Amino acid sequence: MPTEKVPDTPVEVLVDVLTKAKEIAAASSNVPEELMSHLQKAVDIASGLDDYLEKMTTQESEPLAELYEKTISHDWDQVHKKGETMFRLPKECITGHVEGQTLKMLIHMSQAKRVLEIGMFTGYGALSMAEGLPVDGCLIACELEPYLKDFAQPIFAKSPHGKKIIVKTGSAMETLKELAAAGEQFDMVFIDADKTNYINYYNFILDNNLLRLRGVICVDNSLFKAKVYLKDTTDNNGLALRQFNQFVSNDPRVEQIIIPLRDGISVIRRVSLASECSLTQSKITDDEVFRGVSGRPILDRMRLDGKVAYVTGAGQGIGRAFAHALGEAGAKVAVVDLDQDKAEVVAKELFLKGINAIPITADISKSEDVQRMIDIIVSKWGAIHIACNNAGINMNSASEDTSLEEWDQTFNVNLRGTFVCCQAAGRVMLKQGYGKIINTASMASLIVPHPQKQLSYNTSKAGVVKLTQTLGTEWIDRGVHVNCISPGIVDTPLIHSESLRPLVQRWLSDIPAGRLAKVTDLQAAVVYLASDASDYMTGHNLVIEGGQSLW
Ligand SMILES: C[S@@+](CC[C@H](N)C(=O)[O-])C[C@H]1O[C@@H](n2cnc3c(N)ncnc32)[C@H](O)[C@@H]1O
Repeated sequence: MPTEKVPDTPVEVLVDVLTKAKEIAAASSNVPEELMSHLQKAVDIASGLDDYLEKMTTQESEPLAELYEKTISHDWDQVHKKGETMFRLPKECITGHVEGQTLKMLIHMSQAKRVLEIGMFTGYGALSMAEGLPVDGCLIACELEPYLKDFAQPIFAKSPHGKKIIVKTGSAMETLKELAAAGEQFDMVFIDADKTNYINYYNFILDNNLLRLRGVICVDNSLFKAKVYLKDTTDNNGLALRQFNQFVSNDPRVEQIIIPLRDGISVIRRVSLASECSLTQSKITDDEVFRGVSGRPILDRMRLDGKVAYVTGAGQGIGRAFAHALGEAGAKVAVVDLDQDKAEVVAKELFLKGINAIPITADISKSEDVQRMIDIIVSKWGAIHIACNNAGINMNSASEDTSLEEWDQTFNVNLRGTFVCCQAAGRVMLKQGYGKIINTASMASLIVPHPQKQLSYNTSKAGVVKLTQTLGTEWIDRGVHVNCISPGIVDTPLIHSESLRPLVQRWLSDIPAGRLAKVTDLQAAVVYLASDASDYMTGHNLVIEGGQSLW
């Protein structure tokens, strides 16, 4: 005989109470039709909610569905009777589909990388959250019962996300102490174990800095079947959660909301240390170093949200990597290239990553093309904050054989083209009173790379550095910063051409880092120079060459 389902959430309690009220009313002969109809409507609204949420919430993955089935069909009474678990574990403990997906969504939204779960049960919540973590993310799950670790592991092993989960068995408080002693910190903590200990877990986490600044604590069952607000509550768990919610609500270290989903999920955010500081009369220096410039911590100051950027030569190689980096940091990006197809493909790549991007075809050696590029960007986005003048060419010849044609071509793109871009973008930026120009120079501006012979290239890139220094000092007092990046030898398809491939071994012996540069090695530099974090830098040549210019 199926056992009657015990109402587990405020809505289920409501459905239960309304159904009983409806039955009583139906049994009575003098209940007005209208009251019956209202009661029926109330039952329909309340009883339909969870089903609807189930249906509309994104389907769970196969391993999660399997874990759910395995948990629900397991004979937990029998397991306990056989002494395999210390406590009788009700299968209703499981987090389940809607809450699991909610946790996964919160992980995505907070961009958490390290998560702590207190109370794992069979691992449904743990695996849901692990699915939301990046590949190098990690979730530590605390669970009292060793039996549950063995229960969950085979299904974790079937999921590509299972390897992110580390299960620590034993008392959660002991695990918390170990983690604190090891200096561990988490972006998100999910508390879902013994209710009477919630307050102890919470205080321990905050007092021992287990939660990162800007971290979030999520708490399950914070409405505890409505017992937290019903006056006649007498059971220990209901009272413990009532006290817990009140404590958190009064705690100046945090902000809290309670989402009335299932049995209630509290989301608790640690507020900035600055407000704690004013409360404690300590010797803390309350300045920009402590609070961050304009309240923005260093990584925030590297964000480029709302900024408009362009990158020339963005159809491949370094320029493409720059375009991605600037976009990932928050900027809108005009992807400029001589080759229309390449510009379009890279703009599409950015768009697929949620970055606003437009392709522009332009030859920077033609001033009318450069002006058209600037006009398109300004008419579309109203400003230019970041100008990445990256397009360049390289031809090899012994100096005694270098033709004037080669010299002119190289200079027309590398130096004249860069100047034309700087000037056209600079005019917009000077009017705005703000701008970040980043030119791509080269290690060849410092040393003479060998054995290849590339006089025009080396000389033009040395010119780019002087152009950068001159503009950087001329325009800085009007808010326009001009810097350049000098990459070493970058591993691009060009390097693997028949003529250059034999030189790679030779170059490697000249590079202390022991390898060629990857385009991704240059991305942080362009973001830094484009951001407010580099505001005191101008006319600088940022050399990124694995130490090659020092040998
Ligand atoms: C509500 S269930 C957790 C459900 C789980 N979060 C999920 O996603 O399905 C509570 C779990 O906490 C564990 N637990 C209770 N007290 C604990 C303690 N002091 N330390 C560690 N785990 C504990 C129980 O064994 C149980 O598995």
